[in-house]
Amino acid sequence: MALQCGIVGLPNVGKSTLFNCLSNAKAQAANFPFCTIEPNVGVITVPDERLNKLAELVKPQRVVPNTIEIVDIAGLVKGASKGEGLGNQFLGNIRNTDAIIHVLRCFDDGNVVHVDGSVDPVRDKEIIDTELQLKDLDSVMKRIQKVEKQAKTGGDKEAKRTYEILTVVKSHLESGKSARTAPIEKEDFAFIADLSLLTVKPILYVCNVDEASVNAGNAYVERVREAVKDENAEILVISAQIESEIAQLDSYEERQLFLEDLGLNESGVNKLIRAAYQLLNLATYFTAGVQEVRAWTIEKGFTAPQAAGVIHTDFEKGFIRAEVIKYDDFIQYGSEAAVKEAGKLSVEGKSYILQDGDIMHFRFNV
Ligand SMILES: Nc1ncnc2c1ncn2[C@@H]1O[C@H](COP(=O)(O)OP(=O)(O)OP(=O)(O)O)[C@@H](O)[C@H]1O
Ligand SMILES: [Mg+2]
Repeated sequence: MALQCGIVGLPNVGKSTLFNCLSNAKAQAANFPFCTIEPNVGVITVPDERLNKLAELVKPQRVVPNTIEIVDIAGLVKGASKGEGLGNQFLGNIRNTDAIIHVLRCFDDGNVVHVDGSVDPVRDKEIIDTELQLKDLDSVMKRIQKVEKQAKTGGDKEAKRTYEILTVVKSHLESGKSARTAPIEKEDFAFIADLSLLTVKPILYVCNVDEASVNAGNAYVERVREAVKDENAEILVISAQIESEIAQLDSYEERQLFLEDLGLNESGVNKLIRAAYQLLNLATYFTAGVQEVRAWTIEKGFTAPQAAGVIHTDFEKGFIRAEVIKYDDFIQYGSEAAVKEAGKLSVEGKSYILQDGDIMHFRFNV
């Protein structure tokens, strides 16, 4: 299950710079707009302190962390929804992603070109939002045309409901808002899921700042905060420039020292990866054997057989039961055997819903 986060924003705001820090890749990042055309895809590991702690106890041959995919997408400009600046292609790249990281330029630097001539992250955000919303409006109108007749004539309840929901989403988009905040019930989004609307995708904002602003932020960041306060979206303050300097340091110790000097306890990249993982609505469970201690990615709310299916479809089909150890218990008792001894291992059936951090052992037959 390789879920994807797309990095989106205007040209030349630092998307590829950030992508390279995230993925250790060498995508071209340079001081001119439209440096990126083809999307860069990187597989990145999700840092998880729990995995390291488990590995210390079990001492396995191999430790395998979770991964997600990050896609560095070309910069969008005004008119993208009408095809401007290869807009259709770039919007198509966004459509394939599961969540959006929207990078906003919040640094002054006369040497770095801004496509609109001045630094104004709120205006920039609105430019991108508008293009995505216009594209979505297109999709919604087309769908409305398709279902309208059916909804208004026959007794097709589903078509009626879909039509109602589409109408609400349409006027929401027309008022300059994104579909994710449309005033419909959570379960109503299922009726429009197959449209893969761009503005339904969960979003987080990265304010790309200069070195002096990594801790306290700056006036640009404050304006972004104010502008998105009703969106219930996370804002991360990161300096892509500093992150790339950190990424060039060889050892863990050097990187820690550099971070300490800046008054940070963690790199922006780490924070961003964790936030992206949250954004995708994912949870983690572990398997802990002497061969391999491993983190597995599931969607929140997965049942035990569904979670087993992530390892192998046979595990799901032939699922018998699951043995579950809570992470804290494993750490407290130090081994599976000791956990068992203490009576803290529970045996669960098909309806068990996994909790983030569960350590699982599946019993199945094929
Ligand atoms: N926080 C920052 N402070 C100063 N300069 C920065 C910062 N972040 C990025 N830059 C510089 O901005 C320029 C553009 O960066 P980058 O190529 O990553 O942008 P992009 O968003 O990927 O652009 P495009 O849409 O053209 O692909 C680079 O010269 C980079 O070094
Ligand atoms: Mg780029």
